[in-house]
Amino acid sequence: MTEQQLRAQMVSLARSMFERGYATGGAGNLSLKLPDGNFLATPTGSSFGRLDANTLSVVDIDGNHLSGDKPSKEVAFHLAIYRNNPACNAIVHLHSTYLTALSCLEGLDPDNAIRPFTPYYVMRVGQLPVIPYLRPGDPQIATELANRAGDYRAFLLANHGPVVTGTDLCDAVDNAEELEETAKLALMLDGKAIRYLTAAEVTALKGRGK
Ligand SMILES: O=C(CO)COP(=O)(O)O
Ligand SMILES: [Zn+2]
Repeated sequence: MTEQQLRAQMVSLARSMFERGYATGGAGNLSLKLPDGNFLATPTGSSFGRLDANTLSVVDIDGNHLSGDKPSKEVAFHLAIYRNNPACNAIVHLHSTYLTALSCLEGLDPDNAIRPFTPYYVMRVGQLPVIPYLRPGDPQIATELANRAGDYRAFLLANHGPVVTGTDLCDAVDNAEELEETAKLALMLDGKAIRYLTAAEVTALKGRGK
């Protein structure tokens, strides 16, 4: 895809998420790798419902602002993931309701906030490590994500929300939506006797694609 097509794709996927309630107000941010090796990101404070293809931010791998509006305050953690996971070409960060609710619970397993009970969660995300609470924009979030980026496709920022990677922006958005619905189901099922997938069932799903 050309840079113009990628800009249009970011605007339309963001609006779609906004219209379906995955993003509200000015929360969340998106980024993707451009054909020239730089990165397109949502501007800080922007609403997913009102992005403008011509004012999206462009930064290089070192975080230098090259063009467009001032980038997201979280662009450093996006870049930390790209540096450490060559398979990642796009990132979605949301404050979506169910994942954010989950991120506020005490006693989450730091290695995996959602024990698998449906196959698509395993196929698209696999495991959801928890990053300890840091204020939005704290540079330490980038350090924490850099340490785990090579091993996981999504992360849950405690008391904040999800960070989800993809091979392109469509894939990252689909992964984020699957993860949000999985969190919704996990909270709906709280206190009920869930039949979790067995270790063998989880293993059989890994590496089978989507
Ligand atoms: O989600 C956000 C902070 O974590 C939104 O910040 P930005 O508006 O700077 O992208
Ligand atoms: Zn945020």
